[in-house]
Amino acid sequence: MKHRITNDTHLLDTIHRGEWKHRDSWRALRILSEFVEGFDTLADLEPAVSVFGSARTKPGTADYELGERLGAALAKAGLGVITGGGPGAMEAANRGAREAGGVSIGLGIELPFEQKLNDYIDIGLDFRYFFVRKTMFVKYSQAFCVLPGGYGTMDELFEALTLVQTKKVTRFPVVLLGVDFWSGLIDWLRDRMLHTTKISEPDLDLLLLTDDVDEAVAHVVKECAFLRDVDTGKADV
Ligand SMILES: CC(C)=CCNc1ncnc2c1ncn2[C@@H]1O[C@H](COP(=O)(O)O)[C@@H](O)[C@H]1O
Repeated sequence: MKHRITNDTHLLDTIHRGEWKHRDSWRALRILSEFVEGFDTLADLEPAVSVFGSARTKPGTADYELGERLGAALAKAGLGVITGGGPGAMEAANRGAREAGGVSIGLGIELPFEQKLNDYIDIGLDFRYFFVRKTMFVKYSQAFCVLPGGYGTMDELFEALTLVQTKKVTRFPVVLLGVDFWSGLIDWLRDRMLHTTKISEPDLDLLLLTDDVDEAVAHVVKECAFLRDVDTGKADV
């Protein structure tokens, strides 16, 4: 199958050196405009949670149903649901949120193959650059909920953990949903990373692992309330 060359591909190209000098400075303006569009569209958003998970999760599966329940529970708690706008777990969370009457947001990404935003999105944006889109996920959500997924999901999960660990963002709850799927990773983090002091105990405590959607949402809501108190001067970080 022939794949389209995306803007990210051009930006990250390591071969055609001759083009770097002439094209990349202009590309910077396009990147800037993408930031501006994202900031403009999302600045008025009510508190929201980003939900990540596999693009390959199929409707009707337990993981898809978990995503739908999560999206619905977040919406019922008054939180917007932000996803990558694609299929699978993203669609499930958007669908749950939309059907529960919540605000459903999709931040799509240009990919080498044709793809449109899923059908359950109220506010949709399409990004050309992965890193611009990732800024929006962190900036416009108060927490991350992570459903079973692959490399893309891992990338988003570990970016959030790194930002909290390095105190680039403060107190950003990260919830892993799916005990069976994630427990091998948690064991490895404890037995390898923590045991060999590559991370410390508080780094591991940044994660809540659960199968229980209500527990996940309660955890997120508690943190959002705390952050609101910090914002209004009632609490200190
Ligand atoms: C069927 C297929 C591969 C479609 C790809 N379409 C996608 N559309 C939007 N976001 C995506 C897509 N693939 C990966 N992502 C991003 O990476 C995560 C999923 O990656 P993965 O499937 O776990 O690794 C999502 O949370 C999303 O933000």
